[in-house]
Amino acid sequence: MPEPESSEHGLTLVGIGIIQRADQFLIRVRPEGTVYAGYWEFPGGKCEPGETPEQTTARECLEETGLEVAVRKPRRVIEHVYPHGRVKLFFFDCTPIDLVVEPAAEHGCRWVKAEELRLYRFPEANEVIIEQLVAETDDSSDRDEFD
Ligand SMILES: Nc1nc2c([nH]c(=O)n2[C@@H]2O[C@H](COP(=O)(O)OP(=O)(O)OP(=O)(O)O)[C@@H](O)[C@H]2O)c(=O)[nH]1
Repeated sequence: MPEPESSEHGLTLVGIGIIQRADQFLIRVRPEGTVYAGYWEFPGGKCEPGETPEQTTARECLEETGLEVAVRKPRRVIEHVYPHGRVKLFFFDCTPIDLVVEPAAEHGCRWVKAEELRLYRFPEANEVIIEQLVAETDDSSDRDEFD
């Protein structure tokens, strides 16, 4: 299958990493001067020409958190229309290569549990992903009760 171009018919392609360590996920606050400044997000960004969404995800996670990640598996693709444009968001489940290294303070990152994600303000396209992460956590704690 041909790789997607970095922009398809006015659609901006974005690679996003859902970085999980134990039962926590890494989120960061969007910096001043960007769209949705002050909102929280999963690390990621726009695909550069010739780059696959997986490659974008690994590159952006490193740039935005300082962590090298393994991009493990595609989770979901969501298309969304924002006032600033149409985006196609490729979400990937990722894990840090080094489980001990912490993001530097200047990256504005935080590790949070799935249910805590609901307490943060994310761009609206993230809602379905957050509910999926919460549901998966609930499922696994249900299972634990019967183990
Ligand atoms: N990184 C990231 N972007 C998201 C998320 N959810 C979501 O809707 N987006 C949208 O995806 C797009 C990503 O653009 P970006 O501005 O972060 O990309 P970038 O880092 O390459 O920005 P740049 O233009 O400064 O180089 C934005 O429209 C943003 O609103 C998310 O969880 N993480």
